[in-house]
Amino acid sequence: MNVIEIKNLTKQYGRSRGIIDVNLNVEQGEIFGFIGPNGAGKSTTIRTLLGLIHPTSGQATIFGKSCFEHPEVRKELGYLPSEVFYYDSMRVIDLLKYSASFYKKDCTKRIHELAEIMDLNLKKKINDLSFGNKKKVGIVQGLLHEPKLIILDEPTSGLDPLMQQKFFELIREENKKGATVFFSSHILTEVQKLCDRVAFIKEGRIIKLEKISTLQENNYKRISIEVKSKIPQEIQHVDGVSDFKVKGNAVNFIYRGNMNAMIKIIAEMDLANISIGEPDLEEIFMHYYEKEN
Ligand SMILES: Nc1ncnc2c1ncn2[C@@H]1O[C@H](COP(=O)(O)OP(=O)(O)OP(=O)(O)O)[C@@H](O)[C@H]1O
Repeated sequence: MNVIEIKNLTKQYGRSRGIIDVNLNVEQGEIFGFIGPNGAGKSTTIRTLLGLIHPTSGQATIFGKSCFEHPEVRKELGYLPSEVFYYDSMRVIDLLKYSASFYKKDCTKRIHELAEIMDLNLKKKINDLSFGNKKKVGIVQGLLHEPKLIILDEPTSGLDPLMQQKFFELIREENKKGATVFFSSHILTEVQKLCDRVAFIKEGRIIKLEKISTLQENNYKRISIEVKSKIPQEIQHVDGVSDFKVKGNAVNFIYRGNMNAMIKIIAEMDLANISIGEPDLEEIFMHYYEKEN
């Protein structure tokens, strides 16, 4: 079953582009990554999906329902916006209790558990919190009612690495308990760690939608070679070679193709050193983005 369905979704802000013809489905139980550079259209997609802004055309549903027509659907989900704004003079606990009052269950125990995990002082006033601590308030606020769907828009900005780690563990646990997660980010390594599938968005359009495991197993190799004589420049014209960089007697590039063919070419060289490894997702991602240009 699809928890999120987005069909031909377009949002124009006057004359400027928001998103164009976005299509994607998020299946129940998966952690789905939504990746793209600043201004690509991640927040616009999420806000349109949540019914916070009207689409120019197309549809978006959560649990089969449009958030515009069925605002009650929002009670089933936890949303962490990319920027959080609060009434500064409130205490954290009061704000969280107020948020919890929108749901039909007692969330007190979960608020305290989440605050403990995220190392958040519930007694402080929002005013006195740093940017990262305000983000933690947003995280607790988004998760306190144990939602079936968690939508996170750039959730880790402002969190230190230790907190990011704890946050990822928390999201994994929620996912194990059955929550579906939709996670937007411009940081590939975190998407790589957490997500099952990922959609790449660029200039308002989805340019690639793939399983993380496929991206990692797609036979891209990062090859670094050091030779005793001159680097044969013709390698860069071999089919499947990209990101070709020469530095003195060393060269490194990404290769996607028949390994036997490449090894035969390399075997002709007077090697000083060689390494063949997996490129990280960042490199594969850049490859897709460059190809689109
Ligand atoms: N309220 C608005 N009015 C006009 N243009 C907007 C508005 N909100 C977003 N845009 C434009 O829509 C495009 C997509 O923006 P969006 O905020 O969705 O991107 P994003 O991928 O979430 O980026 P970021 O990570 O920087 O928030 C951008 O070109 C942006 O300038």
